[in-house]
Amino acid sequence: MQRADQNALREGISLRSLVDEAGRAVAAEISSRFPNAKRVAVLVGPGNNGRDALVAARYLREEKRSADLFGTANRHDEIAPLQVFHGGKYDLVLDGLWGAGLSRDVEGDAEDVLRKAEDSGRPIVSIDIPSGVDGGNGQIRGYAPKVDLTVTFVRRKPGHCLLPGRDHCGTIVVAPIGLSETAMKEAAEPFEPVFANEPSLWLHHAATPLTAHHKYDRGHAVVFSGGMSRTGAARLAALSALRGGAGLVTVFSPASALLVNAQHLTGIMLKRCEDGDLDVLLEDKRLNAFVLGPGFGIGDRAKAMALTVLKAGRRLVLDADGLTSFRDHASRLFEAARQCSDSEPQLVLTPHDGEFARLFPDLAGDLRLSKVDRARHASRRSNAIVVLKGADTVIAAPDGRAAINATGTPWLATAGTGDVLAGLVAAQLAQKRPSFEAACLAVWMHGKAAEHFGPGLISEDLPHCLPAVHREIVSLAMDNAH
Ligand SMILES: NC(=O)C1=CN([C@@H]2O[C@H](COP(=O)(O)OP(=O)(O)OC[C@H]3O[C@@H](n4cnc5c(N)ncnc54)[C@H](O)[C@@H]3O)[C@@H](O)[C@H]2O)[C@@H](O)CC1
Ligand SMILES: Nc1ncnc2c1ncn2[C@@H]1O[C@H](COP(=O)(O)OP(=O)(O)O)[C@@H](O)[C@H]1O
Ligand SMILES: [K+]
Repeated sequence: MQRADQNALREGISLRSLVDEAGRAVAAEISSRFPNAKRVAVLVGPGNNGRDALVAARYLREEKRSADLFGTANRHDEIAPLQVFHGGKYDLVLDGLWGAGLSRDVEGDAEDVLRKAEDSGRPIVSIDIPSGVDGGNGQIRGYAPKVDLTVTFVRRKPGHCLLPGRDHCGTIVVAPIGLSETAMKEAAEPFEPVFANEPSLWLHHAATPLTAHHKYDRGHAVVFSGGMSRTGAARLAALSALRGGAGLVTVFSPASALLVNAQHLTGIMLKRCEDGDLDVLLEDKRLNAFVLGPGFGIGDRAKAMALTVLKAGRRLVLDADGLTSFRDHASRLFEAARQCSDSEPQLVLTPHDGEFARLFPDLAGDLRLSKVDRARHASRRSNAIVVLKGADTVIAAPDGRAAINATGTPWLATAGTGDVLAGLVAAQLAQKRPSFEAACLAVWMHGKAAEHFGPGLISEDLPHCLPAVHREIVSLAMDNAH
């Protein structure tokens, strides 16, 4: 935001006009979404968040609403002390205490007033971000209310997308506030931009197959199966890869598990792959994206196969046991990823927090780092796309790009959904999408599939919901083209 501010000032747009635009945008959102809120309590902080609040109050009054001001600072005769605020008297509370400038914990009178506002049950609208949520990392500093609407400016901050901050924001509206395209672009693209994982990020890479396309044009994904009693995870990933859009999918199975796999596979092919077979199998250059890890088993075999795939220049999704196998040899994996990556990272790591801590114990233990920072550092170090999973999955690329996902439901917290995600990432890689966009698209689709299914989801349900997600993407692409 400071960058946006500087760019704006360089362009001759004054801070005053930015504040005016910001306050006006907030008032406009209140008018359209809460037409019956006639009596508004406005909480005014000491910095520019409070200035935005004063401007919003002015516009609200022009619409014949009352706006009573409460605040910490003595900047205005009309501002009553926070202590006298009584939530029950108002139809709506506007929170303009702190935004991007939050620098310490919210406590004392400010905490009391925010609690009273929440307890009143009246809608709360926050300017920029709910006071108490750290815009940089989504953490709560002291106390923050859960609000109904957050009106922010120029673009979402990490704190709007990462948990727990995301849960405090309610509906988020992004107002452009009159910054030029250039200033906005520069503001939105500093050296290490963070994006919300939205279709605009990858839609141009999510082309649907044309009728003239051959199945091989859509890539051939391979999933490594575990032994006889551990084959289900690989088949889940394989089905998800096929439903995710790969042209062909093959399960590579140890001889001992061929029969079990064969009994359960129809559209998915099956090949024997013992230790000595992989080099020969890799001579088929059409096999272009691999998944290793789900149900595979931890150990040297997983390491050797992963390194062989990377050395052969193929794209690899390393998940679950595949990640854990490199616990004490992470640098070997990272070096192999460095050697095989040209302009595009060939390796995608899909750890949950536990797996992440095995590969990057120092990053996992560094409490100063946000989830975005952790994923970014890990991505740089590993020369891989890192998909750090959870309810606010972060996707990071070695060049510093990072996206935070918001699709999905808590029903995804069930066994096997990670295997489905691994297959879905491989499907996008097989279709030759750039690695970062491929991972972002897969994570988005995975969450959407869960949303389409709704309550009661188990991992087997997810692949069957993917056609509905494909339809949604086609419709987004068509809207975009018009
Ligand atoms: N930079 C920009 O381009 C724009 C910024 N705007 C607004 O400006 C805001 C940022 O303004 P500021 O940088 O002035 O920051 P804030 O208004 O968020 O707060 C800064 C002040 O609060 C104090 N403070 C921080 N945490 C505190 C705490 N827990 N308890 C007590 N005092 C605390 C600080 O010492 C400082 O005096 C944004 O959130 C947004 O609302 C908008 O006006 C539009 C344009
Ligand atoms: N509460 C939640 N909301 C949204 N997504 C979730 C939630 N909990 C888990 N997920 C997603 O579900 C998947 C779980 O993967 P993982 O932990 O590897 O499980 P498993 O190993 O059982 O397959 C990840 O994609 C994760 O982002
Ligand atoms: K605020």
